[in-house]
Amino acid sequence: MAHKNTTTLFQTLSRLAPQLHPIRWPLFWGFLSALAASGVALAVPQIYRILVNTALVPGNGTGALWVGAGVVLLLGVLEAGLISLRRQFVIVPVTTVETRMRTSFYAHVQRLAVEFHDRWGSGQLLSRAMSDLNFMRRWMAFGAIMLVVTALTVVIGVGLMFSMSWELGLIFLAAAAPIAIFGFRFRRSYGRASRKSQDQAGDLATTVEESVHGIRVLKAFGRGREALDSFEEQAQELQATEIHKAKSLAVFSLVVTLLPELALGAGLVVGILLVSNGRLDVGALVAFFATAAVVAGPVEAMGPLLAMTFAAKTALDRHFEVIDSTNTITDPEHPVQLDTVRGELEFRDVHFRFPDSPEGTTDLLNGVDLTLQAGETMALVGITGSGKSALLNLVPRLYDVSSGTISLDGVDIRQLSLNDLRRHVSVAFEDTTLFSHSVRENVLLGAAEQGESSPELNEAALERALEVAQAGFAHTLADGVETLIGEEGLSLSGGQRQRIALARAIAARPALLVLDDPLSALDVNTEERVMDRLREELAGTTTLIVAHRPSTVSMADRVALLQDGRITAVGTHAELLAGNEHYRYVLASLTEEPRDLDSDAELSGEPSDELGATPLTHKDQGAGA
Ligand SMILES: Nc1ncnc2c1ncn2[C@@H]1O[C@H](COP(=O)(O)OP(=O)(O)OP(=O)(O)O)[C@@H](O)[C@H]1O
Repeated sequence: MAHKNTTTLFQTLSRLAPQLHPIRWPLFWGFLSALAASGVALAVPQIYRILVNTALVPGNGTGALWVGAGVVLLLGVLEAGLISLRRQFVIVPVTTVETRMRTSFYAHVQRLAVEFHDRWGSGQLLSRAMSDLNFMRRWMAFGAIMLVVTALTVVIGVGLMFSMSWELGLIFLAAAAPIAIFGFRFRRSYGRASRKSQDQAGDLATTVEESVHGIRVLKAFGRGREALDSFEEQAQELQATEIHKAKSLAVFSLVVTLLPELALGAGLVVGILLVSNGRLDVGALVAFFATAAVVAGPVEAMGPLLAMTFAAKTALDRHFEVIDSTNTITDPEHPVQLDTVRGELEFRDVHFRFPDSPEGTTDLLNGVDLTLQAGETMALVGITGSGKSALLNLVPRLYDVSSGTISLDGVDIRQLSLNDLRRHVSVAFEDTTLFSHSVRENVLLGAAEQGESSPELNEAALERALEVAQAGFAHTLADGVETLIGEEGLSLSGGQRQRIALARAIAARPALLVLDDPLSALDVNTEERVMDRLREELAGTTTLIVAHRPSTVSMADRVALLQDGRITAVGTHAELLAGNEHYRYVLASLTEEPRDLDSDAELSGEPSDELGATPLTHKDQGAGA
């Protein structure tokens, strides 16, 4: 995912200020320690100067020599202590900032609408949450401080060199001009390359994530070789970018190392001439070169430190691209509170198109009018691709209508807080995501929102939900409802997964249940039992269910037919069957065959064959499911 970012280095880095404000003092002390360490390093040559000028004078004893050597040793120990102190000061504060930024990044990503997640690869988000912030921490703890300290060391060091001999100082400074010009060009090319490599690393992470999720499909279709080839290609592109980065850094480092060395060579010749002319004392010459040796380290470090800073800018740009993404689905300013929800749901002139739909195409939902009475079970039927799932997604506001209104008990759902709305509406999708938790935790995921914290209430909610969803098989798993399922746990069959997801929706005790063909993997008998129990237990719950099988449709109180973006007929199954040709056509195209017959064995207490099966995991779309 390539983004064009036009902010300057300063603009981007200054956005860190609010994060750094609370840790400004530890950072300041860290900076001061590093600066003091550099100061100490620069002081050592001055001792040399005194030592040379006193110890070499005939007649002076060796006392001054020993004192000087002792002072140099002490300064060495002090410098090491100060360097370690810098780390002590900054490590905890910067890791705290990193954790805080990562947590707010995660929270923001959680809040962002499904529409955002449709556009962003998971690897891009993963790399921004992990490696970019990790890089930021290293830059804050080391790069930023050392860049300033290094620059100051160079300035002070060059000043000292000038104070010892302006002629030699000028020679050294002459080398700085090409470095500055080269540094400017390096900044631009390296900045571009580091952006490219960080984006490519994100894309690579997406590829790994997708192939791990889709490993069964890849294996089943024998596409492992192709997947590897395409991964290799992406990895090689990243490698090429990294090589380009390393090469441009190497050239820059060569220039910043070579030019000062050349200047030192020239300075040596001029310095000896100056000493022989009596315009410079030997001590000053020794001190000049010792200072130049101290300054050479920071000058050489400038390249990697600048590179680190540009890469940190890129990391921050990438971070803020996500943080700056606005949430299109938000709470109203003054939410309406529904104390008791009857569950009457009304769609009025609802239009909807996906945000990324091409211009000029007609709306997917093109004026939907539909009313569900409180407590009613309504089946939604239409040909494949007619927009049934899209319509369902509008109810918990996973997407917002493009125009028109959806109201719950007469209140526009956009007037309700998202929390309230999603508490009243539970969703179960055909493609179910179970989390790497126990059955209990997966089922009670929605119940937690209801504030059911007492263990007894939770236990009752769990048992009821499992029973209604005909998911009693959970008790026969190795550790019963404590068995770990989901991506890192036991793999369940498609039908088992669907029933756990349905139990999750039921446990939330919603006023409105939105089911997107969640029984497709069940055999007809189990489906009938689930529907019967749903009717009994959730008598007061309004249910909107997308059905792909005539058996499901026939169990609904009424059926709505979605055709060309509108509801063209509403009635009982029998009424529509008798009087609507399109309905008969749609029904004829629906399959009566269950896709996963795994329930009868469970009912007889036999372990299911599919228990060991390893179905694909799917990307869930959100609330409640
Ligand atoms: N995130 C999306 N962005 C853009 N278009 C989408 C998106 N999701 C679905 N679509 C398109 O919208 C149309 C309706 O999809 P939807 O899933 O609502 O149909 P459906 O009636 O539920 O189909 P099915 O019965 O096959 O499940 C399809 O053409 C689909 O390609």
